[in-house]
Amino acid sequence: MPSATSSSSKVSSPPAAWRSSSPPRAGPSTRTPPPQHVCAAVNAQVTSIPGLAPPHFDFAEHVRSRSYTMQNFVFGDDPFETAVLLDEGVERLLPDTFQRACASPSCTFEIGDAGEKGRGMFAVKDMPAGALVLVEHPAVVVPYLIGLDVPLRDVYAELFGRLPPEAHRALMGLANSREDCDHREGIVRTNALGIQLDVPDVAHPELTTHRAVFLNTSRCNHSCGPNARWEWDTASFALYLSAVRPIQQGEEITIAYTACTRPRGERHSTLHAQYGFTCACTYCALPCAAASDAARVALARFWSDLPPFEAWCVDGRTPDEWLVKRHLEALRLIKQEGLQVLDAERHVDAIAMCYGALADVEMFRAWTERVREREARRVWVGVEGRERARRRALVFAKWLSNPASFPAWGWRRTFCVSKVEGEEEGKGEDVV
Ligand SMILES: C[S@@+](CC[C@H](N)C(=O)[O-])C[C@H]1O[C@@H](n2cnc3c(N)ncnc32)[C@H](O)[C@@H]1O
Repeated sequence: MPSATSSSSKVSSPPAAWRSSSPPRAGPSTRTPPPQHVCAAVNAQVTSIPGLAPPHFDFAEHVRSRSYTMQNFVFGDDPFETAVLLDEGVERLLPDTFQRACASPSCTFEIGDAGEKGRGMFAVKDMPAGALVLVEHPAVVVPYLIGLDVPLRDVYAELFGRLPPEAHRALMGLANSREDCDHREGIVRTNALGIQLDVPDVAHPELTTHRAVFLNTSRCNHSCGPNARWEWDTASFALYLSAVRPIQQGEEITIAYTACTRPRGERHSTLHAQYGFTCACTYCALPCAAASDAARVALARFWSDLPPFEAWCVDGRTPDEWLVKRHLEALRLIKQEGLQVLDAERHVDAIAMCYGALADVEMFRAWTERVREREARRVWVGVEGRERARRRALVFAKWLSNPASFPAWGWRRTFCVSKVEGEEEGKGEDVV
């Protein structure tokens, strides 16, 4: 495990300043905002994405006020470099040095032919759920919204040109599904994953979202039931790709480009509009969408429809097994739809809690053991994550050896208000 104190330098060559001005570097008064129809289109796009939009976003003002820096990030003794275009305000708030990323496991994948999807990433060995597939720094990072009035083609040409020749070649070899823009911009738009650079500037939420292109992870195709998930860690400026269910040797490794709990038609519209392809994943190849759509919508609403755990503990009108059955049903739907990428683990946690509240020692131990095994396999991103995992492991060990130390132990037995005889007979039994 690398030490948390080893660090990487942010700049490998002098940064260039890019200002949203014409000519470059002129003062704010000379800046020309893009034409009104462009501003209106960007404003509409931004305000349609809840996580992105500040209350009164105005792209013309954004262009007038932003300045950018272009530089290369290097990572300790790793020869890899990332070419970044960053808003100067964001860049100032990033750490001066990055923590060393976890070592990437060797020989987990290869890039190969994925048929009509083009190239894809394939497992070269069996991997259990939770296994780390890959740790990777991005090749390029750009803000999601670039408020420059110089052509993007010039910006991308300079940014790509900052990479060492081999990385540059690999980047230029990535897929490009966009015919509506310059080739380099097409590569970014086809391959970028949306990352958040955690900048504590609540007045400008639009500034934190960035596009990051990776030489390997960007080869992952989309699936509506993906077998892998990725997490971004700003502290190490790296992406962690891990299995969400067991992956077999030779199986394609897939991620989700869009929310998979929406019905098939909506997923297809989004994928088409944003990425320009029609999904050819195994889930979309199934002839009938209705049952799958219903299952996905039910999973999307599961947690908001569920009464709080504490309410079930005191509610004598629902049978003891009611809440456990709801979670077991959710786990069944998750397996059916291949949606382990949703927080399937939360259901296992919840079932362990239910058995704790029912003071059922055997079942509480069985389900808590499942939680413990899963956590032991899981990849924890960042120093804080690993520390939290260490503390949680201690807590599980305590609960397993002494179930009564579980904080909600026997709550349902202690606090449940018994059903008044004859009142609302059978209520809750038909819920599952
Ligand atoms: C990020 S790239 C993935 C790697 C790419 N297949 C390659 O050859 O490098 C995204 C592109 O892959 C293709 N793709 C990804 N997932 C797909 C899917 N589920 N169905 C069809 N095409 C897909 C589309 O052409 C999409 O624009």
